[in-house]
Amino acid sequence: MPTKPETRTTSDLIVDVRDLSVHFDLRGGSLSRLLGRDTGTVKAVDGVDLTLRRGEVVGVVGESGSGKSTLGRALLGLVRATGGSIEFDGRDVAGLSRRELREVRRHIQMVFQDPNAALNPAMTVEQAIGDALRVQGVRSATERRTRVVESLERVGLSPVELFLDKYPRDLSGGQKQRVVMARAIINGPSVLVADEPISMLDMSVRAKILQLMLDLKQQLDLSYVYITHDLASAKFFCDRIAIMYLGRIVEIGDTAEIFAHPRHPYTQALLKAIPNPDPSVSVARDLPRGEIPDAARPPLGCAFHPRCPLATATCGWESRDLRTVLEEHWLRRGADVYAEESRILGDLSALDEPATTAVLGKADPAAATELVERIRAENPDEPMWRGVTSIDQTDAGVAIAFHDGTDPALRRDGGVEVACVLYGDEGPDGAEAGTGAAAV
Ligand SMILES: Nc1ncnc2c1ncn2[C@@H]1O[C@H](COP(=O)(O)OP(=O)(O)OP(=O)(O)O)[C@@H](O)[C@H]1O
Repeated sequence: MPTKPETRTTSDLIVDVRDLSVHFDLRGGSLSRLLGRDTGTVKAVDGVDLTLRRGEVVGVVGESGSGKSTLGRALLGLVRATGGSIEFDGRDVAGLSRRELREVRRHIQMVFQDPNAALNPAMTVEQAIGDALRVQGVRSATERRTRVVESLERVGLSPVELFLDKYPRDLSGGQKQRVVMARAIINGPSVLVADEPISMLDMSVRAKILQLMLDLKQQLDLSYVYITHDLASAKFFCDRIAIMYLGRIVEIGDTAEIFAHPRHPYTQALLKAIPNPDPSVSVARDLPRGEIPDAARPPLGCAFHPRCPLATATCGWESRDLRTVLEEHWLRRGADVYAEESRILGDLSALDEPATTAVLGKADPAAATELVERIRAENPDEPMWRGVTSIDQTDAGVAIAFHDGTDPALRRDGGVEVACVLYGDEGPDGAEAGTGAAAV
């Protein structure tokens, strides 16, 4: 599958994100208490490279908590980057004053998921859309009305007279999202960042709104960053797709290539999770093992390794994975086995501190060593055991040591870039390293 040309030219690129980080410091704040954390840093976006060319639709896809919205908000300067740069049409967004940022926001607009939250219930359609013009300094009420009418016609809300005086409560979900679109395009932007723009709409109107967005793209020469957890809509809508996991892009490339030949095990799992319209075809819907981990305490090595069916010995296995495996073992074996074995291994809370060694069962090291060996023998295919280098009886208990993990960077593999030890020059194929994520 051929990929699009990789050369960056100034005129070609409209958004150029390099090594972007957005870290939230949780120390002591009320949000951290709300989230049950009292210290630490959430790396919501962590070293992301992304480009958007004129006329292109780039999808940012991942589960809840992967950092998609934070990335989108950073593009508009709605959250502050803690590292890296975001260039919009050659200007670094981070270095702009508030006035300059307002000017940039004329050219780059955001469409949010929930049209109810995006529209003020006390404003009519005309007021809501006209307000975006007022903010940009359009003082003439006549000009505002003319442009609001034009904008409503563009988004298919006609005859416009029926809509101008309506309040959000008078409109359907699809109509509300059309009003949001009308407001987003009224100042003639060149980029729209659309954050789950259809996920709160009825199935019947989702395709229509996506089609509207494609029509607007053609008519108004727009480019989109399309943020979604839904690969199926991304397939329909996007030229390229970036798959995000825990603040990082783990795979990026042309949509057709990603669907035809997904490399990263996470991309493969997301693709398997797309519901199949044919009920006779049964596919695994669930992603393997558990939910996306806490971004304030990411797994060692590759962040996806605890859920990865293909994880190798050096993908980052550690103490917390051991705890998960022990708990899964006890869930399978029941309360009596749990009572007996947890007594031998003692308190597991030391395993919560990420480490490549773990010591358990101080009271009876011999019994603890025998028990860990037995648990391993019962389920030898559990991928975590590949990461264990030794299980030794010591005076302090059974000492379990893991390989040091690898945290793979994005590397080119055929038509995509992928961050996984199975690909690129770190992988068994020995393929050549890529030229940098942003050049996809
Ligand atoms: N202001 C904030 N302070 C602290 N942590 C935050 C803040 N905003 C987001 N986060 C955290 O950053 C991580 C990424 O969140 P983000 O909302 O960007 O993910 P997402 O992929 O867009 O998820 P969703 O689809 O649920 O919106 C999460 O762990 C989230 O809890």
